[in-house]
Amino acid sequence: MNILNASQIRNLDAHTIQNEPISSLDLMERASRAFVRWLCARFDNRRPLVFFCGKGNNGGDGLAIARILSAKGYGVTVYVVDYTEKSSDDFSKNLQRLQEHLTVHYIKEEKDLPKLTGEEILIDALLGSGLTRPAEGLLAATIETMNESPARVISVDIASGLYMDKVNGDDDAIVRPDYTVSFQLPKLAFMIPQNGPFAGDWLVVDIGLNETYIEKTKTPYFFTDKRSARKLIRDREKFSHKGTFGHALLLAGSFGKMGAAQLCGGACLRSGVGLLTLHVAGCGYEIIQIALPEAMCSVDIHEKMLTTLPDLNAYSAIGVGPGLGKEPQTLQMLENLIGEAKVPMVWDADALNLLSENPDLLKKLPEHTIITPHPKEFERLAGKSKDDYARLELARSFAGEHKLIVVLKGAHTSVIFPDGTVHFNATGNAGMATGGAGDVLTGILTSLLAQKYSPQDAARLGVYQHGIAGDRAAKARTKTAMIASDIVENMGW
Ligand SMILES: NC(=O)C1=CN([C@@H]2O[C@H](COP(=O)(O)OP(=O)(O)OC[C@H]3O[C@@H](n4cnc5c(N)ncnc54)[C@H](OP(=O)(O)O)[C@@H]3O)[C@@H](O)[C@H]2O)[C@@H](O)CC1
Ligand SMILES: Nc1ncnc2c1ncn2[C@@H]1O[C@H](COP(=O)(O)OP(=O)(O)O)[C@@H](O)[C@H]1O
Ligand SMILES: [K+]
Repeated sequence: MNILNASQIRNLDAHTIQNEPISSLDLMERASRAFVRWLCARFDNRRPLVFFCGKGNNGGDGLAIARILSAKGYGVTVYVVDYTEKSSDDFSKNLQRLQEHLTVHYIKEEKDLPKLTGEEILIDALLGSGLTRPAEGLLAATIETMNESPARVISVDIASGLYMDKVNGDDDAIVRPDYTVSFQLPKLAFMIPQNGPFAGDWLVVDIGLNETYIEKTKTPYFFTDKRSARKLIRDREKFSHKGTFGHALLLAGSFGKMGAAQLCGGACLRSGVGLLTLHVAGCGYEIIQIALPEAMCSVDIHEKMLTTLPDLNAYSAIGVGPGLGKEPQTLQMLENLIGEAKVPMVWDADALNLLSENPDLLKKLPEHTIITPHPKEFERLAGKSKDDYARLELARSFAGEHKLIVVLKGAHTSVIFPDGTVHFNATGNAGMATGGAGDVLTGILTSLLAQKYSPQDAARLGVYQHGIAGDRAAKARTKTAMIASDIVENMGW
């Protein structure tokens, strides 16, 4: 799914209005009804709803939503923040419609702000995608009132005060919603880690904007949701055999960190690979043979760490890094690996840390290798960034400069191609912020590469499937209790 910027969304809006055709007022009504459907499915009419509306189209949505919910028997109080003389046409028309049924309150100065009990549900319809500058004065005071209340807050389209596609100032007034119900498309702002508190649990509701226009609009940003992930997956053909699905090699684990090899290997096996060999330090031989009877084991000459490579000719893909340690002999093995590998690879964890310490090696990494840094590992590789938008830009130029597939891990992991395209992932949850979850991902990606998925498809699909397994694990065990091996146990799609 494409992620569009603010001006592209405005054009999309105009295109839909002109070509469907539909009036802008009816489009607002359709958006409002989509919001109402979501709200009614989630909240019954026992709790009072308090609306805070601006005077643009976001405020217009708020007024329309209030009218529809009031007709459905919800208790509705509406405040319009009177911060400007100007108002949009559709705001004015909806104000007129609403006033036929309900008294609207105006906030003209701060003392007009209501006292909230915390029992209400607050609907934030102050500012939407039309934000051009930070919210100040009366708008900022209203935002503060909402944020200070213990009541639940639901933002219409996007939290008021949050830019859709660029960084906010540290002191900007921005609503901190529990939920954002966004129209048609996810917004770039929702993907950015530092915006977590300003997105809340966000979701997208369909308002029938022109799909062909969305598909045709050029953007570097995409969202890998269920529909786009499904397009990547290949069926297992009836007459296939284990040779069809490749032979993966994992170079992982060291003394005290053999669990990383086990998690990585387990995930690789459960992602459809034909055969798996783990190359491990001597101390890992029994552990791996017992823990993963389906895998073969190749044993290093060193008892505690990896120092040498097995013959690489048998393998169709290689994953390296989890639990590796950073000893000089291991670095030597990585240098040899870069010289000898002729198949697609995934580099993770300590393999990346060793690359950061040896930039010459980084330059030699084969094109289209997948690297899977978490933010700290990425900082070691590419340097510091002043904010999370800047880090995304740095990752795009890093992927381009080194011709790598960069999988920048976190919530909404971004998969970045050398051409600068970014695919944000839809799945996963904070229960995955636990040791070993990244090792599981490396196993999945190596398996998909061994099965001859292109590095681009393997990265997008693998990250998606990893998140699905994490979501299932959270359902089974809760986000708090789940551990990385639960992700492996819950794989399969
Ligand atoms: N996209 C879609 O498909 C659909 C969108 N819909 C809805 O429309 C919403 C966008 O509405 P919108 O364009 O009228 O802008 P909105 O956010 O209400 O702001 C209003 C005006 O405020 C101003 N302003 C900006 N920043 C400011 C600030 N800090 N402090 C004070 N003023 C500020 C600025 O005007 P300016 O003063 O810059 O001339 C701006 O134009 C969208 O989020 C969604 O809810 C649906 O109804 C239908 C389908
Ligand atoms: N809050 C979160 N939401 C979704 N996924 C997350 C979150 N935190 C971590 N993850 C995922 O869990 C994995 C953690 O990887 P990593 O930090 O390398 O852990 P480890 O090194 O312990 O294996 C990544 O794939 C990341 O995307
Ligand atoms: K809003």
